[in-house]
Amino acid sequence: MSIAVRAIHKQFGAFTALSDVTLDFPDGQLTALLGPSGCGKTTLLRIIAGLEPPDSGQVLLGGEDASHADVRERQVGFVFQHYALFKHMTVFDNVAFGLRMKPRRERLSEARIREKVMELLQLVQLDWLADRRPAALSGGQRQRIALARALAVQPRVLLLDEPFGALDAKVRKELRRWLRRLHDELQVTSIFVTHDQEEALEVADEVVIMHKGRVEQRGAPQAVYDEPATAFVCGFLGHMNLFHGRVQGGQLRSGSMHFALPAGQGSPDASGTAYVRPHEIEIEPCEPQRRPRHDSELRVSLHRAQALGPLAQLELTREDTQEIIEVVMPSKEFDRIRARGCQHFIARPQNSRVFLG
Ligand SMILES: Nc1ncnc2c1ncn2[C@@H]1O[C@H](COP(=O)(O)OP(=O)(O)OP(=O)(O)O)[C@@H](O)[C@H]1O
Repeated sequence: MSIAVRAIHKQFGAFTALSDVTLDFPDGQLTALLGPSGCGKTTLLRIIAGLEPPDSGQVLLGGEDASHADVRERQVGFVFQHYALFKHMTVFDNVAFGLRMKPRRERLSEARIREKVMELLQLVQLDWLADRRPAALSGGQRQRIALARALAVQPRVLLLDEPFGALDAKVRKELRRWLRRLHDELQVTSIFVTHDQEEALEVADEVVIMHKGRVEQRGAPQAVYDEPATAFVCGFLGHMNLFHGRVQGGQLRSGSMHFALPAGQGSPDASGTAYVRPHEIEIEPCEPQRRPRHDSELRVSLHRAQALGPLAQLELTREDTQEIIEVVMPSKEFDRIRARGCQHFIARPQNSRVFLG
């Protein structure tokens, strides 16, 4: 079922948590809400769920106005970061809980509940833990049980608030792949809150990037990564080298470097920043005396290098401003440079995104 929010506004006292948020979450898609702490992700999720009323705006579920429907009527499933399973109940009873709490006329027979719970436990691949209590599960297993419990009542939509936030990096990575596969199988419209950009880009069909209660950009992960619409998105997604400068002669000038401006922009003397990803800078060893031939080149010297598996990370000092830039290259390529004892390089950004102001 599709979810949509229209012109949502939410104020906590004098603080604006959400400002004019309008979004569509298409049927069957997994969307990540991504943004720094405090940007309003959880508040938006709670408003969609019906746990928090907006000050103004609408929530549409399956195209129908659900703004005044209560939590039960909305039929959403939740999984939160610290979702406490009932400690005194077995895994089986935890998953069965929602089914057993249904009004008598909607409730399934105990035999049918048993069948359904076992199906769900198989789906999250933990049927062998049915008789354990939550204390005897790992963090990752608990989150999978929490998901099975949320799915038990056949939610029309699934809302996940940092479901893997408290887990260590390795388990987190396994669980996000697992969640992607599970979603492909079930195709329940799902919204996933995270502040981890890698997680959002890897798992989601679409990402929505939020900042200070507003939507900065939305789109497919690759599209948002390749074409960030704002300086905030650019700086937020992946590591970037920043070249601060001013507009001069129709270009952004940063130290001895020039960057082309975006089409149609560039009032004289405006300030701006060129963003360049570490793997988008090419370096070539050079003699200590050689000057750059073009103003799209920069002289740098090696400050520090670290090879981690297939990639080497280099910190290089700009000789014009003494600032550090970071370059990532294949370790094999770096080994050749190291073998020659090179300390000075010409650096050429291959791709840059310039934002003014
Ligand atoms: N009940 C409340 N009363 C007052 N302020 C609140 C309340 N709930 C949230 N806020 C504030 O609204 C802002 C947005 O909170 P929200 O939990 O939506 O952020 P978030 O993006 O989910 O952050 P995080 O990633 O840290 O969970 C925060 O500054 C928070 O302090």
